Amino acid sequence: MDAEIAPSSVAGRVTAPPSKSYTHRAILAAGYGEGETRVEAPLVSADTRATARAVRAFGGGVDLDDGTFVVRGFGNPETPDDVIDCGNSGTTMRLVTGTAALADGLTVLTGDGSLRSRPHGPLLDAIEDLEGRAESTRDNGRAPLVVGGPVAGERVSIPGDVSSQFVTALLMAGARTESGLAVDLETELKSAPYVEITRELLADFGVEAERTDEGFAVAGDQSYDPGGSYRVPGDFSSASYLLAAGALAADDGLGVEGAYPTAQGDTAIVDHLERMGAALSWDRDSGTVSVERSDLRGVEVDVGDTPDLLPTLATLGAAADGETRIVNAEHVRYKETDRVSAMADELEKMGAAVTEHRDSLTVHGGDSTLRGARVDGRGDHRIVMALAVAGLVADGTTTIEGAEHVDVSFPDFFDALRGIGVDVDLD
Ligand SMILES: O=C(O)C1=C[C@@H](OP(=O)(O)O)[C@@H](O)[C@H](O)C1
Ligand SMILES: C=C(OP(=O)(O)O)C(=O)O
Repeated sequence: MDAEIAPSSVAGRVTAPPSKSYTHRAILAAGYGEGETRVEAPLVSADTRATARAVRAFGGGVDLDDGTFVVRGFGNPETPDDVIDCGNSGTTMRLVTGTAALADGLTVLTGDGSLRSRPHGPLLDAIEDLEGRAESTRDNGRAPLVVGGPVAGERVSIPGDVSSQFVTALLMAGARTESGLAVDLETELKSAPYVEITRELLADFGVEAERTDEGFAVAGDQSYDPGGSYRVPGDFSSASYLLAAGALAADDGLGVEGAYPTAQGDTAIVDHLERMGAALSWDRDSGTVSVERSDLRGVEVDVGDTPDLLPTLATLGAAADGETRIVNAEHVRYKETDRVSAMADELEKMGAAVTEHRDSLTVHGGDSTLRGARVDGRGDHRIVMALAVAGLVADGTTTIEGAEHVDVSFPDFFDALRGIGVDVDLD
């Protein structure tokens, strides 16, 4: 599907969708439980449905009841009857690999072409170090994966610079081992706030995981029990597109709701926009960020903790005056697509001047006025959404190919844009 975006101004109020990261974790945590849990206000999207499929495959139940996921826990995972298809979702594949390492038999995990190109090697090595079985069928650290357990052992070490999801997987599964698990980091942890999201959610499910001098640790034999229900907060990564749209095109202001403080690192978008010169205020009690169109200037932003903000920041940089340097970004290349190179190439098609390095992206804004073009969403929801925001301030119409991929994290994205006044044509 193509999305055609005409230059538009935005106004009014819009609600950020529920958090993808919390929804995945809540469905799986409820799966690790014994009884029934209502996961309220969840994100219902292609990726979170993949985690629901996995919970069913391990012997649990997941039903959607009037916008609530009702999850029946599997407790200890059964060996699945069939292959688990994780679709496009890295979070599902990594977190569920941890679950498979608790089962007696073998689990086979696969996904779409993008997911089968992403790295899982360090997690597979960790499971083998713990006496589980974890193999890549092609012996290249990529899916399809074959994983079995039960794992044994109390301590494992893992590099931190590929994906924080490996640590999340080990902590969530580690709480269900007999001995518990210490996860030592061999290198600095990228995307670290996502492990804080994990710890925050685990605490709500009555499971304790702690930071240690070497990394993290979780005691064994813990029960997952949120007391019947868990409510998912709003998603700041998704909110970043709406806030960027407001900073670029809300002449009379835009209110983005559902933005409550949580452990999400991507709340940093509020600070980045302020540093770029956006007129913005965040009422944390009502969960509303108000933003209005402002003349933006380029800044340097470190995305070591917040890889998912790179596409949004690249678009903002292209519309800002001066240079925006997005640094500490190598891990952003291991996502649904190589987002450093994707944003460089696609923004260049729109007339921006962009310099790409292995670990950073520099966008030279100002003189290079964006112009409408046909651009490729690269089968990646965040590239599609960031380019749609660029289209608001481009000269002429921007056509984004593969617009349907917003289904991964923000299925109502184009309806949300229409609701705030954007001229969108989908076909
Ligand atoms: O744990 C999570 O929910 C996520 C962790 C991050 O990935 P990495 O830890 O692989 O950087 C992030 O990019 C992804 O969108 C969601
Ligand atoms: C990288 C992402 O998710 P995942 O790793 O779950 O595919 C994302 O949503 O940007």
